[in-house]
Amino acid sequence: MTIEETCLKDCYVLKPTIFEDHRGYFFESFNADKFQKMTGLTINFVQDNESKSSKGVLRGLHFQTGDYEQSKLVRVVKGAVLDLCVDIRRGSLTFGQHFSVELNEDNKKQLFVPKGFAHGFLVLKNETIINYKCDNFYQKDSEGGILFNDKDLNIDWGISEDEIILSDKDKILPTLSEYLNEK
Ligand SMILES: Cc1cn([C@H]2C[C@H](O)[C@@H](COP(=O)(O)OP(=O)(O)O[C@H]3O[C@H](C)C(=O)[C@H](O)[C@H]3O)O2)c(=O)[nH]c1=O
Repeated sequence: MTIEETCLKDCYVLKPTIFEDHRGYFFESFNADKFQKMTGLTINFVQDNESKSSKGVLRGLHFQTGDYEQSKLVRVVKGAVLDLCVDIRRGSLTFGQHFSVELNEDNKKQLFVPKGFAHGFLVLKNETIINYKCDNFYQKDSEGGILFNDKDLNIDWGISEDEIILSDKDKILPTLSEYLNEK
């Protein structure tokens, strides 16, 4: 496994070692010991999620708050996404900044999204299946979100907004400043 730091502290891109032979391939999709040795972070994932989406779907930008904040380890099983996270940790030197990376079935890259970040992805290929580990359980009442096209975040999703498919919930999320003012 290799690991790359990003412009955001504690946010990493991981690339597992793939073992290929005449039958196909094998790789460890997560190893707590290797993860801890390479990041210095001790993580205890308690919930795995999976979603399938069509090309053009954007899920996010979501997070959970308080005692239910989640770190996530995100990977694509089939297809491709532009995976993105925004640092919304108050007082962080990179507050409001984002990092994005293409995760796909070929590069098998994974994005580690720390607690205190909003997370979302734009689906680049039809029938994309994404799987991610969370280190805290889903708690509906602790869900939060910010608008994918919040002008202050200056995110370039790479396609025009009228091509993006959102849930009704995500269409009416607040901007980051609106969210912070509500708190
Ligand atoms: C997140 C979650 C949802 N649900 C239920 C609640 C809804 O009835 C249904 C769909 O939920 P939602 O529309 O919030 O799913 P996404 O839009 O994919 O949300 C996720 O998208 C972004 C990218 C994330 O990082 C979060 O993990 C998560 O917010 O699944 C559960 O039962 N457990 C869960 O952990």
